[in-house]
Amino acid sequence: MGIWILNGLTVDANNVQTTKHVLVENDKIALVVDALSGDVPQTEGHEVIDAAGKLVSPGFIDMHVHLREPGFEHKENIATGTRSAARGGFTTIACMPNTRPVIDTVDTVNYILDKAATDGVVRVIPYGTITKNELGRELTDFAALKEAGVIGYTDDGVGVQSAQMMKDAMALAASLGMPIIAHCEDDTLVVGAPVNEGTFATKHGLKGIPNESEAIHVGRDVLLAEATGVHYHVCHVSTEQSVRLIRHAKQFGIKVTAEVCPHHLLLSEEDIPGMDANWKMNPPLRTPRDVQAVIEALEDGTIDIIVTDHAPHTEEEKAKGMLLAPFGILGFETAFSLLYTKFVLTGKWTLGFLVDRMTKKPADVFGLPYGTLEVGSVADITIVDLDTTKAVLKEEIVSRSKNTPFIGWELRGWPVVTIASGKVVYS
Ligand SMILES: NC(=O)N[C@@H](CC(=O)O)C(=O)O
Ligand SMILES: [Zn+2]
Repeated sequence: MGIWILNGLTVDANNVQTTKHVLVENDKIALVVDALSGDVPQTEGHEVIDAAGKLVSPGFIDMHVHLREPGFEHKENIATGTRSAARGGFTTIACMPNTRPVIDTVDTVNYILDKAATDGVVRVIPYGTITKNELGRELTDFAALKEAGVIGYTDDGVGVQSAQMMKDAMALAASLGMPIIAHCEDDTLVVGAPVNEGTFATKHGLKGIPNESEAIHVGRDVLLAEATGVHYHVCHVSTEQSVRLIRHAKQFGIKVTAEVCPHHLLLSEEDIPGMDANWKMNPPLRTPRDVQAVIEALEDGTIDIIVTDHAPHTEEEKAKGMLLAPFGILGFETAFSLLYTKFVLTGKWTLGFLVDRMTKKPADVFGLPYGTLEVGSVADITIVDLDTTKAVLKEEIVSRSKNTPFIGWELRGWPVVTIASGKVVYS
């Protein structure tokens, strides 16, 4: 028995919209029929989902997430994190290695993959670290980690401080045909500041994280990427200066790609209501000028893809306040509706653009065979109700943590059915 998804709205990157019937059989997309053709599918013996008026999209892909397992299961685990992802319409997620232990050995990669197979409801692809224990001192065994199934190398959570270490990592990754994914942060410019160096920090007498602490690494690394020929991917771009450097590097044919998070597209330091750690994340919320720069960068292709940086932390941890709480906010369950409401419904972006940056484009950047509704591809499908306006409610959050600044926001564009590898994993 398969699943017929009838009369759904499909959209491509050029925003061409068509109404289609999609048949899922086993874990594959078996048939796609143009509804205008008048061919009425034989649905007998199949489950039927009426998607009339709803968006039928390839399952969303999120290349930057923190699932916290192993080691920080009080914040999230693979069971809760993948269910939270499914609620947000994500069917493929790439998990960051800043767990405990960090993902720096084949054993830990295997642990994640085994756990994902038993506890997870969507596809989990791990990153391995660049350096052992993310300490920046010694490279991990890149070849063995690749063999075990990592999609790239990153010390996300911290920057790789040594240029020589980064260059060695890039050269090794390039020789294996693998990407380096960089959390860009120079520790000599940031000493534990909780927010951006700007108006909020000044008003509250706080130290601030300057834009240069991110951009200096971007500048350094695009030069190293040029020298080594590696595919270099920049995490959570937040500053105008980083955008400038990435744009320039792309003009010179350097193999650089980049990602941006919904919160950096939507919020600036001026929106932070007070000393509430649900507004604390790394990189921090910057100035309206930076927000404008990352929006333009996504629009002109300088920034390639949208990721959430889903970073769960418990309420107790966040209650420690702006100074002491850990950095990070949730991402999965509000990403699409936030961007649909604030960019598509306002006429700034087409629906096709938003969907492309959350599906096909991330698949292309990382060479994954997902993000498409083509016949024969894996049946990862997200059905989205584009009409219902609903508030973000804390009680409805599926993640084990609740740390998001978006509680109470009235949004439209809610995933209502998520199908991963042919199975309904959220409805
Ligand atoms: N982004 C964050 O604020 N926090 C992330 C680390 C990271 O992605 O850099 C985390 O692990 O909590
Ligand atoms: Zn990071």
